Amino acid sequence: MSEPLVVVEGLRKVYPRGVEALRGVSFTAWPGELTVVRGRSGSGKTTLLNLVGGLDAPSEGRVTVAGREVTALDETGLLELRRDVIGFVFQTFGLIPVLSAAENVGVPMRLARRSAAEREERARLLLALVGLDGHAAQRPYELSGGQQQRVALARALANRPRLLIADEPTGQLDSQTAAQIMRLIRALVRSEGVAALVATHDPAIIDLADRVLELRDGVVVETVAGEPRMTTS
Ligand SMILES: Nc1ncnc2c1ncn2[C@@H]1O[C@H](COP(=O)(O)OP(=O)(O)OP(=O)(O)O)[C@@H](O)[C@H]1O
Repeated sequence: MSEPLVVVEGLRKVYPRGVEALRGVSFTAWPGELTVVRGRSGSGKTTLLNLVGGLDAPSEGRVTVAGREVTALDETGLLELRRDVIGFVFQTFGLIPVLSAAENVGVPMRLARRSAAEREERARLLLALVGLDGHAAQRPYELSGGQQQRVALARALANRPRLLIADEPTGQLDSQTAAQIMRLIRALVRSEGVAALVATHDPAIIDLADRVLELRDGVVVETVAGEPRMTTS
């Protein structure tokens, strides 16, 4: 039996002016599984993802990712965690406009000081993996929204993360493209064995989840399993 990749215990976040965004959240997320965090606007989804990813610090509680206690790391430790262990995908894609698709995918590898040859090779492989063969030289503005999010996904996987964190990754896409991106994320979770934590309020996406955390006013009110996993021999 594998170990959980993410362990969240008693997480509480109070913002300045006293907004209590999380009020004691605990859960685990597992390698090779897609965990969806659902809930209405303002329920605390972004806050939770930011705390798991080490982008912000909680008021109370503990987060462990791949055996590292995120909530105890200093700035250097957090930088290493975000560079080596976690891949991030955002609603607004966050690609660099002056760089080609392949160069965007190469950015995290540059930060990890990989050689140019290795970056090019892996960028080509990752772009093929997300269905963008033949688009390596294009700039973000030459690509559709769905294609840009595929580039962002390839970039998130560049340094072989153990955890993929995606905050409303389909929020700017039409429903058909959104479904394609979510199916791609689930396929990548399976093939790469990463754990994924995806925030959304799109009900169509929730069917694809292995686990669903329902957040309501900063607490988890429901954890339901999605459809059973296919096993292949
Ligand atoms: N930097 C901040 N300072 C103060 N309050 C904040 C801050 N960020 C979020 N909040 C508040 O914390 C609560 C949870 O916000 P959060 O963004 O985590 O919710 P969400 O579920 O991601 O919402 P959405 O679906 O709209 O993105 C809200 O009441 C919000 O107003």
